[in-house]
Amino acid sequence: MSTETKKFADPAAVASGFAADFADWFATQGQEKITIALSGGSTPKLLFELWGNEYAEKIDWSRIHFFWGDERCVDPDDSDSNYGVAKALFLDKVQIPAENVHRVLGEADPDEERLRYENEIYGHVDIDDNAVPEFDLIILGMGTDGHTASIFPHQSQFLKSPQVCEVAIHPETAQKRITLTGPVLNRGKKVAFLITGADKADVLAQVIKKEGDSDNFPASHVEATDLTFYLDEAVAANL
Ligand SMILES: O=C(O)[C@H](O)[C@@H](O)[C@H](O)[C@H](O)COP(=O)(O)O
Repeated sequence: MSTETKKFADPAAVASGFAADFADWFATQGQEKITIALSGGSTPKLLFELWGNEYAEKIDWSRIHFFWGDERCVDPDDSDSNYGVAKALFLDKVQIPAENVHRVLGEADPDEERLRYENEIYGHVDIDDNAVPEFDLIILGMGTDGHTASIFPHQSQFLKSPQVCEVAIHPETAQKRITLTGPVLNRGKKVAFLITGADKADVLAQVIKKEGDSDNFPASHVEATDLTFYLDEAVAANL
């Protein structure tokens, strides 16, 4: 297992640093079909903008199948939709077949959608000997409370769930979400956290130093074989 921490001056530098590493990594991937799970929230927006502009012609997007590490149970045109953000910022601007975009149907019944999305993942993503999907790349963020994907503190049953995805409930807003589970996050062949902002610095230090337990800080549960933290100086202040 290798865990690397990369520090950049600010959020824009984190996005451009990851985008450059992503392009280098993509160039080494010989397989025709590459599966990627995207994170939501605001942090990846700068990356998506780069993908939709500077990198739009530099990547053969037709070889990539995009999924989401988690999605809010809202309509795709809702401003809260992780798919809606990615669609507006880059998916609509690059040459990628519609069938390569595997969004969570946020408008559907969450329990029915959980099963449908799980089956869609099984239909496209390599699986390991224990039938756990192995995404080629998983991009994650971290909340100020140490959550990742939509696995929130004290919902650690999702860290060890035998299912590929679960229906989670945001502890403050009660918003339902579909989230990949801990075993899937840890089976990612390559996992990258993109985390920025001083308001996450204390929690991030505990996550990286393994000082907090995963029940309090679910992000600390992620121990993939190839794990890289892309951080700005503000969030890395306590490292
Ligand atoms: O759907 C989501 O909200 C995300 O997947 C979530 O895990 C996100 O990565 C963190 O909450 C950080 O969000 P920010 O990037 O907005 O700080």
